[in-house]
Amino acid sequence: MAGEAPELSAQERAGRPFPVSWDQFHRDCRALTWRLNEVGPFHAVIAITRGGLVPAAIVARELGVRVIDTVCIASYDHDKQGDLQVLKGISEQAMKLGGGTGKGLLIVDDLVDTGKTGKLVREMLPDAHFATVYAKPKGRPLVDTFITEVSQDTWIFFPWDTALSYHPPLRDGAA
Ligand SMILES: O=P(O)(O)OC[C@H]1O[C@H](OP(=O)(O)OP(=O)(O)O)[C@H](O)[C@@H]1O
Ligand SMILES: Nc1nc2[nH]cnc2c(=O)[nH]1
Ligand SMILES: [Mg+2]
Repeated sequence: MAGEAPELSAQERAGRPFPVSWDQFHRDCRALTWRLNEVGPFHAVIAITRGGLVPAAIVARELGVRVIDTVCIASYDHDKQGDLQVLKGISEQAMKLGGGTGKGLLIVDDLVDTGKTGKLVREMLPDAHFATVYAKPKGRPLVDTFITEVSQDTWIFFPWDTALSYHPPLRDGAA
């Protein structure tokens, strides 16, 4: 409609950048595993792709879990969230390990933001344990275990999405 402000992307709404290095991410995943070790044991890890693949590998290694399955969900096109699409569901084998309800399974994702992705996977596996490395307030109630909460107006930049680049000095107006 004429005169209407253009819709802001999630990243534009999220004023604060929160860049995470590989080192930091690895440390945070290890810290998450310390907490999960108190809750398990788990029969299998279910990674929510794609972001959940990286923490799932680290957590599964630390917990000694060798069965890893994926649930493939697309929702954000870079920083704009659209309708959730389940591109691949949980395998029959993993479903069986969780007794059909997810009991003894560990769902892993990199973060919860609005909670839409987490809610959808929880509906598939209501008795599973859901862990994320980072959580924003809207999604936080959906998560059983997480490490760091960031404000809703933060955008987390993961190391696999970023590269080192020049940053101008603060006095020249850099944020
Ligand atoms: O709580 P929500 O608002 O649903 O957002 C959280 C989801 O968004 C990101 O995934 P994305 O859809 O960007 O896909 P990707 O993991 O393939 O990058 C992130 O990895 C979570 O899965
Ligand atoms: N990289 C990234 N993806 C997201 N998807 C939803 N919220 C975020 C975020 O803060 N960072
Ligand atoms: Mg994701």
